[in-house]
Amino acid sequence: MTVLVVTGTDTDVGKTIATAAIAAALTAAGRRVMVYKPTQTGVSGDEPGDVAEVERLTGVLGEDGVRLVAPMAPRPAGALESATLPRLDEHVERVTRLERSCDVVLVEGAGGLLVELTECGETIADLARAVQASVVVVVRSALGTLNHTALTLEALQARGIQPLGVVVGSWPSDPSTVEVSNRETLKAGEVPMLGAIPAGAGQLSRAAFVARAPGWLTQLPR
Ligand SMILES: Nc1ncnc2c1ncn2[C@@H]1O[C@H](COP(=O)(O)OP(=O)(O)OP(=O)(O)O)[C@@H](O)[C@H]1O
Ligand SMILES: C[C@H](N)[C@H](N)CCCCCC(=O)O
Ligand SMILES: [Mg+2]
Repeated sequence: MTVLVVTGTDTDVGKTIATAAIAAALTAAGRRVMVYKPTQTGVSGDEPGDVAEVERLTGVLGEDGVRLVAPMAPRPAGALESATLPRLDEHVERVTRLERSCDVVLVEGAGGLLVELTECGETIADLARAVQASVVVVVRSALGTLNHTALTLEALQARGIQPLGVVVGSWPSDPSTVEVSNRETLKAGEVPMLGAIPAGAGQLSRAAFVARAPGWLTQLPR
């Protein structure tokens, strides 16, 4: 496995924190990791985006494909500032270049699986297929996640992608009965449950984050 795409059931599900946890766990296992964010929206100037957040938490470096100001999906955000989004083959080229200088490239999409990343409407699923990536799906713990998770897994499978596993992006310290049941239900599903990131993990110091992250991801392939 050299490219791992981190997608999710929605925006704000904890993909970035999960990406950081995966980066830390792989680094702890001796792998050299880099991160790529094909389309980073909601940033102006050199404002930190998700790649900077992963670096802050783990020290793992990476790069953005394109940075856009509006905090919205890449195509409308690009249209607002008359920017041309990178083509799919340009993303493939960048991932391939990063792959040459490390062991694993983590690629974090924008929002959920079917958000369009290019002018032609290709998605992170198309990029995953193009670079033969493994795909991790980050999900919420709360009510509604069973449907969102099933839709995302079905959409992956319909595109010929067998997901590597599911990660709960933010697991509360005091989970409700519904959340405990959701986690059990997801665990019993056909796609492996790779782990859960404790709520508040994003506020940890880098030292604490990298020390704890390997313990959150019990089944991550090394
Ligand atoms: N385990 C966690 N611990 C602390 N904060 C978290 C955790 N998971 C998510 N958050 C917070 O929730 C918000 C959304 O998380 P995150 O930025 O990782 O979402 P995302 O899925 O990457 O969204 P996007 O589509 O914008 O990339 C952030 O403010 C983040 O700090
Ligand atoms: C700005 C935000 N945080 C994300 N980076 C972009 C999320 C796009 C979601 C689009 C959608 O599904 O409607
Ligand atoms: Mg993110």
